[in-house]
Amino acid sequence: MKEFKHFINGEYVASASGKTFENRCPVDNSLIGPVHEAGEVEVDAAVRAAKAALSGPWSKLTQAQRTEMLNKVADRINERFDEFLEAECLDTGKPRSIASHIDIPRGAANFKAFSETLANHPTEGFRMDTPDGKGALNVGHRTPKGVIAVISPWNLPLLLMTFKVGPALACGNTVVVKPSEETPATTTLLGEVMNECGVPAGVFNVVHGFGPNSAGEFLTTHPLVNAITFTGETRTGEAIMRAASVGLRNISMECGGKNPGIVFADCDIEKAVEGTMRSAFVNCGQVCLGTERVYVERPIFEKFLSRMKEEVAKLRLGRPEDKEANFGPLVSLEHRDKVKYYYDLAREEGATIEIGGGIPDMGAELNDGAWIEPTIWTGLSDEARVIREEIFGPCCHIRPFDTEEEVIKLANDTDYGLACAIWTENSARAVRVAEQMEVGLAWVNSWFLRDLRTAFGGAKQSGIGREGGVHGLEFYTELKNICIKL
Ligand SMILES: NC(=O)c1ccc[n+]([C@@H]2O[C@H](COP(=O)([O-])OP(=O)(O)OC[C@H]3O[C@@H](n4cnc5c(N)ncnc54)[C@H](O)[C@@H]3O)[C@@H](O)[C@H]2O)c1
Ligand SMILES: O=C/C=C/C=C(\O)C(=O)O
Repeated sequence: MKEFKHFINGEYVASASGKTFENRCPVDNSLIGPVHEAGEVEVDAAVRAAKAALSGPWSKLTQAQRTEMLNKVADRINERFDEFLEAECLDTGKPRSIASHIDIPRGAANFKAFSETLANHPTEGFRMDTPDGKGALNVGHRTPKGVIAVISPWNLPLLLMTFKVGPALACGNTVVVKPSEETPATTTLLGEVMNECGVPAGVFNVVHGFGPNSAGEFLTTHPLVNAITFTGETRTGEAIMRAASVGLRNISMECGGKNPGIVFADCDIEKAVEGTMRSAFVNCGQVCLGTERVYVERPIFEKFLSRMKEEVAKLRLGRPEDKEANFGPLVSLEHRDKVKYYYDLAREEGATIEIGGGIPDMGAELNDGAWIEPTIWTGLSDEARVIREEIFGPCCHIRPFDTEEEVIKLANDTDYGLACAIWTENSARAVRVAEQMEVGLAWVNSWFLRDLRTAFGGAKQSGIGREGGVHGLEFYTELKNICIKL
């Protein structure tokens, strides 16, 4: 049986209290092993280790040396690919075919991309005139922000955690990570990799536990934490902002979504079906960028809906190691209760259930797992809660529209503003619509196509700030202006 300890100052440590909680696999609810729950003592030790490491050997490395070290981390993740894959699939239940294409490769890439971005980023400089005619030079100088708290969710555990740890370390900070209580494994394993690659003790720390009155709260309220980067639900983001307000600490927030897909009649319908299928159902619908509201131009509505139903019927539910399976369980029984609640609510709110809508019979071996049917609804009102609230499950509502103006209004009629996907072969229309969408990420004829040099983040209640590429620099560094009188 596995056991998940904290990783503090380069060593795996148990909780002084002896308190643990269970990590279970959502495929069949089997026990993976106990996870140590951090109390204030462990969180304090981790933050102090991170603080001390800021002035240790880590701070003496040149940027090139840091880059080399982080490239090694990426290479080592790839060398230990199968272990990361196994750990991620046990924690989440997701098919290996998905984790081996998305989660683990991106976990490695996140360490390479940001070092390279940083290495190629110019420094700001302004020459100014002065009354004595001699002038002055202003030069921007960036220093690490300090100790960064990283609070991450369970849906793409390694990918989303390293999307923050990569740039944080590339900028010379130290981190304390609090992974989701549902998915402690890959973050814990990363500690070993850090040691193997010579990352100094205290630079990367991990504490396990829950949010309120547990590791999450203890970490975000710790006065020695200089900034907090968070991915998770909008309501959790609000609690973390309140914690960060004490001491005026900076935050970066990547939160929930209720993302629209917009399918115009002039699209390549097979491309649109393939992309919408992925955006609604990959990772069992547990992707913040996923499409839960699909708007289809009326002339192709029936055809699109029937093609989607055909494709949903072909999804293969199964264990991670099943090579034919492309659809796993939800992350936990608790999350399944939430998604099932919305499935029942959809019925009450008058939805037509086009396909799915329930809990599948997976047979005796798997019936204790967190399985749920992929589901398509039609016929809901635009005011239905199922249309307005983030479900984070494998489901979408498909609704016809008649005009471009109408669909822009419908798509934007939400508190969220993370992403959208627009399907049309008319590029002028694509750009016109994309420019009017109130989102941080607009995809045209694609979805979740990621260039790590680009800005990533959400509008409205989907987040605050942008990470990715040079944008992370604003958050992960302190920019000082040095004014030199000539
Ligand atoms: N915008 C994005 O990039 C993005 C990416 C992935 C997931 N998400 C969002 O994440 C959500 C699903 O993930 P989740 O259920 O793990 O989110 P969550 O908000 O429940 O938990 C996220 C993390 O916050 C911690 N936490 C909870 N309460 C806390 C508190 N009071 N103080 C400090 N930490 C606390 C949790 O333990 C966990 O580690 C969805 O809403 C999804 O849209 C957003
Ligand atoms: O579930 C949300 C997915 C987020 C993806 C990223 O943060 C990324 O691709 O960098």
